[in-house]
Amino acid sequence: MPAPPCTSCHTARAALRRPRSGHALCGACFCATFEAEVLHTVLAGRLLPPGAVVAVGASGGKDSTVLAHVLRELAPRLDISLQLVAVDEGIGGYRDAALAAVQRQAARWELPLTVVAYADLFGGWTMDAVARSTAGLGRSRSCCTFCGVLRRRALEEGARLVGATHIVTGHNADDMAETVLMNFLRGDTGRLARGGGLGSPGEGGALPRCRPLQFASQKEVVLYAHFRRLDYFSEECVYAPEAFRGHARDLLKRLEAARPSAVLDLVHSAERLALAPAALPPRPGACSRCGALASRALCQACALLDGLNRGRPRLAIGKGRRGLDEEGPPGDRARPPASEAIPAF
Ligand SMILES: Nc1ncnc2c1ncn2[C@@H]1O[C@H](COP(=O)(O)OP(=O)(O)OP(=O)(O)O)[C@@H](O)[C@H]1O
Repeated sequence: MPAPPCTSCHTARAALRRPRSGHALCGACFCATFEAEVLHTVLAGRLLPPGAVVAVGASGGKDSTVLAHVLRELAPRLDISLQLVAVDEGIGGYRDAALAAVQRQAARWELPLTVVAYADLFGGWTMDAVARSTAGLGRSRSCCTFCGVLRRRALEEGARLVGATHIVTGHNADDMAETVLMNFLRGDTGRLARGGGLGSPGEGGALPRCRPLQFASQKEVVLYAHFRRLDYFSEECVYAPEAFRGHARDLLKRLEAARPSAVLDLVHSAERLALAPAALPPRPGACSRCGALASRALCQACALLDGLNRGRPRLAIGKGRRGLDEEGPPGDRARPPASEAIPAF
């Protein structure tokens, strides 16, 4: 049976059915709609003001590849300029190949690229060295804890290096919903209080961060990359954890099968969540070493590096176990194969 006509242009044949709305669209109309929706997210949330110098956290993976491509399309309308910033965590056999993808993207799209390396920023520590040092702490899980905290710091440093005024990352709606669900299941009111909204406004001198793909489903991110023929790196990190996040992902998949809007509804719920005053976490202070926001004497990055340098990584993780496990915004985890979402027609 031939594919139905595109419900937008009514001329081309539809190439996909949008997973949530069910609309049948051709590839060109789908991509235009996807870009318009990201534009709406940025404008409605006032995420990137005119004149912003935007550092795109570029991992070479599908999400940041799509984000960089879409923002490049939208840059003239938004009046922003883009810088790709890639973090080399020092993960042999993984990050090198991902960085090669980022280098190809930068060359093809004529975007400036800066690579910052953990080894240079963190006194010689690479993730491979951290992994050796933390072996026995529940390898993959503690690796991802370290990596998430250090990457956040590294991205901030890279963005400052290129004179960026804002940082964007490629977290999508599925990433966000998993995080919200995990925070609920762990009763982590501190993260719930910080986890909604489209990013952080740049407290404590940090650059403002946002996630323009926060309302885009993972399937549609993959579809966009497919129709725009984007070249990205899709292998899983060698330290990808067998983490709690996997349970949240499985649960969400089942919920989504029963109620297709479950992922977005969860993201919106977290955005609008208001905690009772008694449940609000204490206002963070400044890290006594680097001045970054910290809820203890040292911020998470300085505490982890301190533990590593003293040969006692367990201390840094153990002290704040609840606070540091599977840290921060979504990331650092096993992914389903991207091919799952290739068009139906
Ligand atoms: N090594 C890195 N260098 C720069 N930015 C990164 C790096 N790793 C992750 N990021 C940023 O953090 C976002 C979320 O990272 P995560 O590890 O969850 O990967 P992901 O959801 O698979 O995204 P992607 O498909 O872009 O790799 C990425 O989209 C990217 O913007």
